[in-house]
Order: sequence, then C-alpha cells, then structure tokens
Amino acid sequence: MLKEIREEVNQIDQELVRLLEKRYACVDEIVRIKKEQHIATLDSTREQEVLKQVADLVENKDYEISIMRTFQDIMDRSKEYQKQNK
Ligand SMILES: O=C(O)C(=O)C[C@]1(C(=O)O)C=C[C@@H](O)C=C1
Repeated sequence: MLKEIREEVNQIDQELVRLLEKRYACVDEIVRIKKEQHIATLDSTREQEVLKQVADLVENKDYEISIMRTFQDIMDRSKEYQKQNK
C-alpha cells in the first residue's frame, strides 16, 4: 500500500522535474532579455499575477495555501538562480 502510493509519488516527481527543467529553460531566456534590457530580477507585479493564476487553478481549497507557498518558493529559487547567472 505505502509502496504503491510512493511509486505514484515517484511518477509525479518525475513529471515535476521535467516541468521544472522546462520552467528553468524559460527563466534562462528571461535572464538573457533582462540583462539585455537592464531590467531588475524582481518583478513583484508578475509574482502576484503568477500566484493569482495558481490560486484560480487549485481545485481543492485544502491544498491552496501550501501550493501557493510552493510557487512562491519556486519564484524565490528562480530569483536566486537568476542572480547567480546574470
Ligand atoms: O517573469 C519574470 O520577470 C521573471 O523573472 C520570472 C519570475 C518567475 O520565476 O516566475 C521570477 C522573478 C520575478 O520576480 C518574477 C517572476
């Protein structure tokens, strides 16, 4: 039982890694454009937009706060990555 659910979690994690890599590839492009146009890494308005979209997409409201925090973490790591790579 536990083993089966963990196998399902492993599958989901594989998809998440693939999607996160795709997201970071987009962030690489954002870094390039921001560098070229001298735009700051932080864009709070965009972050609010991302979080609003996430909140609208979450179907089970029990998960909402946790998922929104996860996305804030993703963007925090993205900013960290952007600063290291600009
Ligand atoms: O869209 C941008 O401008 C980004 O830099 C990407 C991103 C993100 O990871 O979603 C990261 C930092 C910004 O504060 C906003 C959003």
